[in-house]
Amino acid sequence: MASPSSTRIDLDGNPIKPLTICMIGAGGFIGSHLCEKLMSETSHKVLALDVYNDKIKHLLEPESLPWNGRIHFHRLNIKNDSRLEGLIKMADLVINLAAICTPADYNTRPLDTIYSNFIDALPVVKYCSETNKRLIHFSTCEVYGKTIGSYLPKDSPLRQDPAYYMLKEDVSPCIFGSIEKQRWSYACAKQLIERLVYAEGAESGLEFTIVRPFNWIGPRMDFIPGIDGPSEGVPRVLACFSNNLLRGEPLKLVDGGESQRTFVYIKDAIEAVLLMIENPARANGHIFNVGNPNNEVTVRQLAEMMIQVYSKVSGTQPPETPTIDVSSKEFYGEGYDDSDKRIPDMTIINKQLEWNPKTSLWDLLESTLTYQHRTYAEAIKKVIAQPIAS
Ligand SMILES: NC(=O)c1ccc[n+]([C@@H]2O[C@H](COP(=O)([O-])OP(=O)(O)OC[C@H]3O[C@@H](n4cnc5c(N)ncnc54)[C@H](O)[C@@H]3O)[C@@H](O)[C@H]2O)c1
Ligand SMILES: O=C(O)[C@H]1O[C@H](OP(=O)(O)OP(=O)(O)OC[C@H]2O[C@@H](n3ccc(=O)[nH]c3=O)[C@H](O)[C@@H]2O)[C@H](O)[C@@H](O)[C@@H]1O
Repeated sequence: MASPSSTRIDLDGNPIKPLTICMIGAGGFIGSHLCEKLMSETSHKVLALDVYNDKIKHLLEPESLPWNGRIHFHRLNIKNDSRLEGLIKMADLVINLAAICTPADYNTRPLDTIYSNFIDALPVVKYCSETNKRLIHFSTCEVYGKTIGSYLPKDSPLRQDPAYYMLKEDVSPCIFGSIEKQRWSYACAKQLIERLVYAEGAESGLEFTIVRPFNWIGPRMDFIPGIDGPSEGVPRVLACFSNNLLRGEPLKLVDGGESQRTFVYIKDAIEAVLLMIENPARANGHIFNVGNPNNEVTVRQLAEMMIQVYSKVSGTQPPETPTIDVSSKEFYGEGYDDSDKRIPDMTIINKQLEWNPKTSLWDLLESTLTYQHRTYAEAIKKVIAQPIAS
């Protein structure tokens, strides 16, 4: 680990001056890892804004921590807090991570999803533009929607041609389902805020970078239902499957688990974000895919691998019935739809930031499931042992 006191050098050999970063949504999964990285390896200061701080508590207390004074938490909701503008003014750089970003919400709370991902982000873009602050805005790979190939006949050989599935920032179209498929409320809101940020860059000179994460996973992602989140809550797939494994239940495969995803280890992805922070001349004006094209699996294959890895790290036997199929309507309700396949093209991030992911899916699952087991297994045992109230 590099010492925060040693001078950091950018990709062009220039020294990097310490920044004050206003990080909105700093208390979430990505924010917590980014704060950790900034505190342990750089001299940058963080104004950490969020409604919650449970995932960054270890960075805030006790006061004897080596980065004491470089991270300050501000508990606020950006929907309705006048302190936002002042905090943005105090910063050199703004990073906006705040969002509703769990698919179970997109079709059941579409209004909250659209407000959170578009309306609530508007003042952030406006203040950055008005006060000439650089903005790194977190979008999503979901803006690509479905692949062109998904509309070809199942047996078409063109489906094997990357031109029909590879997702490129400057070329690929955004393909969403019909309006009653409310799953796309999130992707559509994210697309519109991307267009707004881009237009502010073109018309008002806003210095911006847009990040499109492709399924970043690792410790502290979402919550385990009934332990550190609502019992009936539905987190993203890593936490859903972790919860099933911890409880010894079958893993639920939505619509047969045929959808494909590429998963990248959060720690690899955070390296890419740090490069963006510290190389503005190379990152400004760009949209970056950040993912690991080598880690592609179907959701069924992910489940099978997680079952194997969990058995290894926990020393327990896999459940007797390892997986069960459920329909998307049963699991998510009316209006769900899915991205069929997500492989990031890496040309732009390779060229601009010389970044490549390192960690294989097996290795990242091994470290993540070791964390899940250590963090939650005892708590789950206690909950299971409790008599059910009659
Ligand atoms: N994790 C991924 O792989 C992934 C993939 C694609 C896109 N993204 C995007 O990255 C960003 C961060 O994702 P994450 O996985 O860390 O999610 P997360 O839910 O863990 O973090 C989001 C944080 O924003 C906070 N927040 C939401 N609304 C707020 C508000 N009104 N005021 C203050 N704070 C608010 C939440 O409390 C939460 O701590 C999101 O914009 C998401 O759309 C993430
Ligand atoms: O992480 C990302 O890059 C983006 O994708 C996610 O979308 P998605 O990948 O569909 O979300 P997951 O909940 O992780 O689901 C992945 C797949 O697993 C399936 N799934 C999920 C949960 C489960 O228990 N079983 C199951 O089969 C889903 O139907 C879907 O096909 C979310 O939209 C965002 O967090 C983010 O923008």
